[in-house]
Amino acid sequence: MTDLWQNAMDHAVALARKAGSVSVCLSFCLFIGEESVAAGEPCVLTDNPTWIVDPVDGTTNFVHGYPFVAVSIGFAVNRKLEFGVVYSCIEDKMYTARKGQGAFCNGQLLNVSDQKEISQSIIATEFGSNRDTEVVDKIFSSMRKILCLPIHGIRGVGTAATNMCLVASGCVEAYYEIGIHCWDIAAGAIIVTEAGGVLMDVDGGPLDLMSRRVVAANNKIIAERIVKEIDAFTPLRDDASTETED
Ligand SMILES: O=P([O-])([O-])O[C@@H]1[C@@H](O)[C@H](O)[C@@H](O)[C@H](O)[C@@H]1O
Ligand SMILES: [Mg+2]
Repeated sequence: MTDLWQNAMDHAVALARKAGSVSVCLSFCLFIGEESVAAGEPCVLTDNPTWIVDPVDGTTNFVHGYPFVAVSIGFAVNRKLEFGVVYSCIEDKMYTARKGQGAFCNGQLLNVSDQKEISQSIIATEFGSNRDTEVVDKIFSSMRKILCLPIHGIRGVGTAATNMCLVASGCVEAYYEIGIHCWDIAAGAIIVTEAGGVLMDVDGGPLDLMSRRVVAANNKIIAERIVKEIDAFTPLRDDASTETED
């Protein structure tokens, strides 16, 4: 019998390797990756061309055999995303977006939902991995307030990259989370905007890729409505120990 998970892992490894080998060819490119940062490499976004990679987004899902796992590869120049690729391995869905050229899933053009009524919306979010009770209380409090607006429902597939692609696909109106990392959302961010969506911080300001806070929505009306209900907190920034002057 085919080993589904082995196939998924082989895809993830092949994609990550490809990104790595291109990165070696283009030696002027920098690299931010979940594993490289865990190994002590810097996590700093400069104006230089930079790969921002999560080889396995949805690690907990992967470990438990919960069937949503994605490879997430973003590429930024001058701190702006140029393109993003999210491969949802088990679903065999390849999401791609190039700046100014639209977003696609397996070659099909993506468009966000045109819903403007929060009461008719599905919102994606996650419980996250922080088990500090104050943080958990804020997460539950935000969810409770959003659910009781009311909305149609709350969903979350356990990978930030895929949640963002679901916004781009029009399946959910918005996704928000505090505690994600830049490699979880970089590729998804450009996929959302190229599908016609918006990005912002959980306080309504501009998205800061390093702040570990994100709202991705089909439009500003829905995004700003959610922002009003989020009990925001401020995790340690991704670039906290590696901030530079530029
Ligand atoms: O660790 P990992 O599986 O690559 O990434 C995970 C995210 O995609 C997930 O949605 C989020 O809730 C977790 O906090 C974590 O960041
Ligand atoms: Mg991840």
